[in-house]
Amino acid sequence: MEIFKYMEDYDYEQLVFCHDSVSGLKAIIAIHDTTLGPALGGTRMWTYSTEDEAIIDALRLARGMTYKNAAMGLNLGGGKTVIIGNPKKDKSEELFRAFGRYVQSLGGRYITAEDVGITVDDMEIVKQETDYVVGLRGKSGDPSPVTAYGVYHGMKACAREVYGNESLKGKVIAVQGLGHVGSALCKFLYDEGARLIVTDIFEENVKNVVKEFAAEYVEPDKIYEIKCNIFSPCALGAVINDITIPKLKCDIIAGSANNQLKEPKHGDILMQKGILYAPDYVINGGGVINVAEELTGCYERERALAKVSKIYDKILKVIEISKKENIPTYIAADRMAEERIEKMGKIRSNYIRK
Ligand SMILES: NC(=O)C1=CN([C@@H]2O[C@H](COP(=O)(O)OP(=O)(O)OC[C@H]3O[C@@H](n4cnc5c(N)ncnc54)[C@H](O)[C@@H]3O)[C@@H](O)[C@H]2O)C=CC1
Ligand SMILES: O=C(O)CCC(=O)C(=O)O
Repeated sequence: MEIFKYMEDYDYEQLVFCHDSVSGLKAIIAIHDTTLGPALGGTRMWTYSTEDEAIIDALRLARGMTYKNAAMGLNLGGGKTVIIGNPKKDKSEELFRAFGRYVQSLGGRYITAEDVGITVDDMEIVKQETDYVVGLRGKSGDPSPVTAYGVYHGMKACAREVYGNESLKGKVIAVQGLGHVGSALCKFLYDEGARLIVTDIFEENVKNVVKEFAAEYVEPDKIYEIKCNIFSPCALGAVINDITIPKLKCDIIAGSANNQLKEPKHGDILMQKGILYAPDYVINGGGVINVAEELTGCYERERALAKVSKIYDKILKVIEISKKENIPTYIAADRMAEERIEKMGKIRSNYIRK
């Protein structure tokens, strides 16, 4: 792939390739934009089929973090890491320590945390080599339950828009991916009286959710065609695409997965079909709000949750812009984030003697 062309097209700052022969580490740290502050974004460990696929994932996820951090009102830029490997087989102390040393070498330009395939335990090892890691034990911990809390509030805002009432009681919700976020989300939905239809590629994850939350299981490729009120993608990205859109029978798409739209045009098609799409980086910003609280030096769960519940208002704001300007919600969200980056960028360019 033409890496510099891609970086130029989307205005990336830095791409770091990290290799260590002792541990077998192959990691890519992408820093998209640091106008608002140091780049913060989690680390994903995944079995990519090609190196290009891993590079593209790191770049797309990093850019998403720039928009997410801006939309969440944080003074943070956007970055992300991918580690190429199987999270079930390839983890070791040396791998995460080698990675931690690369994060440290960036001197605080990039701060890392958990993402798919990574746990708090892994980040505890990374911490041995770097000061620039959040989501730690005894501090903010695993961001996933808080991400789920934000998704839950965002879903309620969508329900208010579509059904005139924010209650999710009796609503049929199809959840794709029952990992850290998806399973926590199912608990909020079950407690409110929603009917859950779920799927995952790991049987163990399915078993727990089906048992605890009276959920119905469907095969992974069947989840798109479920007739439901809300489809909630909580696995990987690009699941809203040319193949899946014709199958969808939902009123709302609201889930935690990053980069849900395969291409921007898919957001346009959803609007034409009358499906309300809650932009991924707005509805799933709870995790980053939570880990960013750790940077204040005195993490308080209640304060973090209060901020995260405001995702409800942010989703309503995006819907308002979308209706007023007659544009898809993903563009409305981009405008909201870009406006903040531009204004803050200008304000912060004023000279102040330190
Ligand atoms: N953990 C967090 O706080 C945040 C997570 N996200 C995003 O939310 C999504 C889920 O994150 P986590 O729950 O942390 O990851 P996770 O790794 O704990 O869970 C992902 C789940 O998706 C399942 N999965 C993968 N491919 C699938 C498929 N084709 N069909 C059905 N299930 C499939 C996996 O088996 C796994 O159980 C990711 O896209 C992540 O980037 C976004 C913001 C914060
Ligand atoms: O929630 C996290 O783990 C940190 C932020 C992040 O990587 C994300 O929101 O995707």
